[in-house]
Amino acid sequence: MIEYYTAFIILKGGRKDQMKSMKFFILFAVLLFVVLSYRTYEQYKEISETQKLIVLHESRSLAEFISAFRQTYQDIFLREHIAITDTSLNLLPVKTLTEISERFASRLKGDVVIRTVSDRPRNPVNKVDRFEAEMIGYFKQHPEKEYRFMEKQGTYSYIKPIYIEKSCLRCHGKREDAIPSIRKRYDKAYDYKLGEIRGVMHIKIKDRDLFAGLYNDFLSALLSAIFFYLLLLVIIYLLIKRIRLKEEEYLQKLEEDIEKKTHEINKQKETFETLFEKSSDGILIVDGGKFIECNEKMVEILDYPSKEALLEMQASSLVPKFQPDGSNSYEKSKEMIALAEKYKVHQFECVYLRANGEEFLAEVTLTPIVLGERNVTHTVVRDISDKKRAQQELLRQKNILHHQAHHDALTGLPNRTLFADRLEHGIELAERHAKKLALFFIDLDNFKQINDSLGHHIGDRVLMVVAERLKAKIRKEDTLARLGGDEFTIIIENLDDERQLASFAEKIQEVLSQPIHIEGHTLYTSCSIGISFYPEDAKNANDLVKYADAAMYKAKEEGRDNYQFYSAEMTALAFERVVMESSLRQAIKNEEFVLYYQPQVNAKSSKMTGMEALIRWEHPRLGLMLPDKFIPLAEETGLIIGIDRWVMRTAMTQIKAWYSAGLNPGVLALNLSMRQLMDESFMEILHECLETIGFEPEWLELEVTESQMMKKPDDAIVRLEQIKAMGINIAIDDFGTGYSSLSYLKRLPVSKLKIDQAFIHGIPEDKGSAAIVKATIALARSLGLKLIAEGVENEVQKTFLVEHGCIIMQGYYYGRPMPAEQIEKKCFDIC
Ligand SMILES: Nc1nc2c(ncn2[C@@H]2O[C@@H]3COP(=O)(O)O[C@H]4[C@@H](O)[C@H](n5cnc6c(=O)[nH]c(N)nc65)O[C@@H]4COP(=O)(O)O[C@H]3[C@H]2O)c(=O)[nH]1
Repeated sequence: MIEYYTAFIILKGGRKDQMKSMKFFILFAVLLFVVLSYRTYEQYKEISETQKLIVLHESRSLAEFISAFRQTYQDIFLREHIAITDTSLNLLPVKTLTEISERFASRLKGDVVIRTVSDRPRNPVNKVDRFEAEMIGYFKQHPEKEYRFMEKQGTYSYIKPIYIEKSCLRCHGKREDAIPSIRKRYDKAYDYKLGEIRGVMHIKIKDRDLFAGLYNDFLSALLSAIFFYLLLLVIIYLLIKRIRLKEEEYLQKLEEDIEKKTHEINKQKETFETLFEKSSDGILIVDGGKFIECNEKMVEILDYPSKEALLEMQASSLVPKFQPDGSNSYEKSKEMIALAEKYKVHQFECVYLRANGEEFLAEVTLTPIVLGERNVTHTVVRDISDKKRAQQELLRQKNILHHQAHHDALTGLPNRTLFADRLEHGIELAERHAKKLALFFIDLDNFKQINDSLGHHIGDRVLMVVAERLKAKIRKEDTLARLGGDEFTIIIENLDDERQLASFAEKIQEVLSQPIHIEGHTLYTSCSIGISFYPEDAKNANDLVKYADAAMYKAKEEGRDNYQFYSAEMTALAFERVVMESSLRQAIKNEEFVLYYQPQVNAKSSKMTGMEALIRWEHPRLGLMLPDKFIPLAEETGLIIGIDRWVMRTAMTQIKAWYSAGLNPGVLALNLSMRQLMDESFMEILHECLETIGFEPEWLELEVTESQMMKKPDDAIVRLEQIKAMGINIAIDDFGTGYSSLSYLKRLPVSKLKIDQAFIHGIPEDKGSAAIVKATIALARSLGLKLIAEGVENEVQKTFLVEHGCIIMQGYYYGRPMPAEQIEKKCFDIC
């Protein structure tokens, strides 16, 4: 900027200098002209004077010569007494001189004229002219003057008076005294007195040739002076022009630079103005509490009708009297300005007021600046109320997310992650303060059944009730968490007396055994509790959890609805479960499973109508294992899908083999887990098995347990419809144990009900069982479904069933589950 102003000043100065130098040049030229003119004039005057002197000198010499010549001749005439005759008359000095003068004048072409004249001439030729007459008058008045020398129109006149001398009187005195020949001849020009003016000698010189040399020199000097003058002027002019040209170039460049700079500055100014006006923040320039400038955004933020209206306001009207922290706004602003002055800039948050009195939170940046020569405060105001709201919302969302990440969505209790944290923290505290800590592992005993039979939404409600009841029982400092499913934990910190724990466990059992009323259902639950201690049982969280879990399993094994404190032996039990899971995985790979078949018989004809395939595990160490030992674990871990696929393929291959061998094994009943049924690839595999094995669909009957089916009845119906459409029969296993509603039963695409063996065992003595069996038979009839009873062990049961209309049976009475060769031997022949 400084450079720009310097250039601007130089340009202005340059332009002035150019004008100055031009003026100077003209002045110089005029001055030189005046000097030279004066000098020429002086020279001319000098020459004129010289010329005048020469002419005077020459004229005087000539006049003196002529005077002497005349005197001499005159004296000769007088001395020799030469009479004036016609002949001698021509020798008279006056006459002779007149003639000589004429001839002389004619020779010099009239440039030098010598006249000897009188106002009373005897010869009219010598008559004075007007000028000469004036001269005679002059000399008469000025007798002291010897001559007069004058210049008129380039002609010099030298006039010398001729006085009457003594000798002159002989001819011009008294006539009677005059020489007789004169007297005789002339009758005028007498009576002159001695010293009287007889006439004048007038020498006129007008021939300039005499001074040509002088004038030529003058002229050539004048011409060369003019020439040098002009040359000097031209040189000076060229020099000035050259300097001016350079200057002009320089100034032109300077002008261009200035123009460019001006353009840039204007652009910058425009940019800054735009930045200022269009800034996304409000800007206010404050000079000692007075607003001197603001931008559009400021007007918009504060909601004033115009800039002018805002600028008229007092600083105090833009803020409430007090800030939210209770500080006085005026005091605060003073403090903030002081800080801005100290640190050059200061940013802070402040509540502002809009024109309508609405308060908003602003982020304010104060910067002391110098504007012109004034110290002002540049104030940037950013409305951060939205930002603050968004931040708070974000914080709220974050808190929600944090809460969600650490809490169980259903019950709002801490989840597994938060539980782990709290447990770690609790152990740390217990260690630091030498306190004890107890961990309760609570699992509902019959939750799976409720969930499976009444659906998830009821199950969820049960869990919520359980959570509430547990919450009501714990202290503030204890942590109740839900780890998933029906597993709850309680961390009890600051434990003083372990004996209290038993009563606490009992209280939990009691509260959870209270009936739960949901949607018209009255549900009864119980729980199994495992308890472990810090530091006696374990000193780290992992072990503490593992041991409480093991104790809980022990409680389950002990017949459920009880609590167990951890003991070292329990670890082995838990270990067994882990080992079991891993060996189950190995079993699929190692083909350790075998299939047993149990006949299904028509009690009236005693003929085998089909058989149920039942899996056995030939454990390499533990020997033959029944499905109850591993099927729940397989279902829990999802391994059941692989197992059931193996069973399906193996059994179908066997049955097909029998059919192919010309035997009649009847219908193959296969247990189908819900997980397998709902598996995406199940239908594909089923098709593939039927096709590759060449198995007829009507040879197959799939058994789905009632409780499993009721977990997702709608989904199950869709899938079972597809199966039924293939021509495959579907039977409901364990019928009577679940909570099947009749409406669902009607919609299920099943063709057979299998009465659960629990009811068969009690007949005919157990009235309840007998009533259920009879009701189930009646229900099957009314729905047009086939029936089969399982677990028939004796004749009485068989007779009861036959009497009431259930003809098809399965049970030890007809045969236990047996390997394929055995059933082939025994039953194919018998039945
Ligand atoms: N006390 C008594 N029991 C009798 C009598 N008649 C049959 N049983 C037993 O009752 C169970 C009948 O099978 P289930 O109800 O489908 O119940 C089965 C079935 O739900 C499941 N299971 C067996 N094999 C498979 C399989 O391959 N896949 C699936 N998903 N589950 C299977 O394991 C359960 C138990 O099977 P198992 O131990 O073989 O036990 C069989 C069978 O041995 C009797 O007269 N008295």
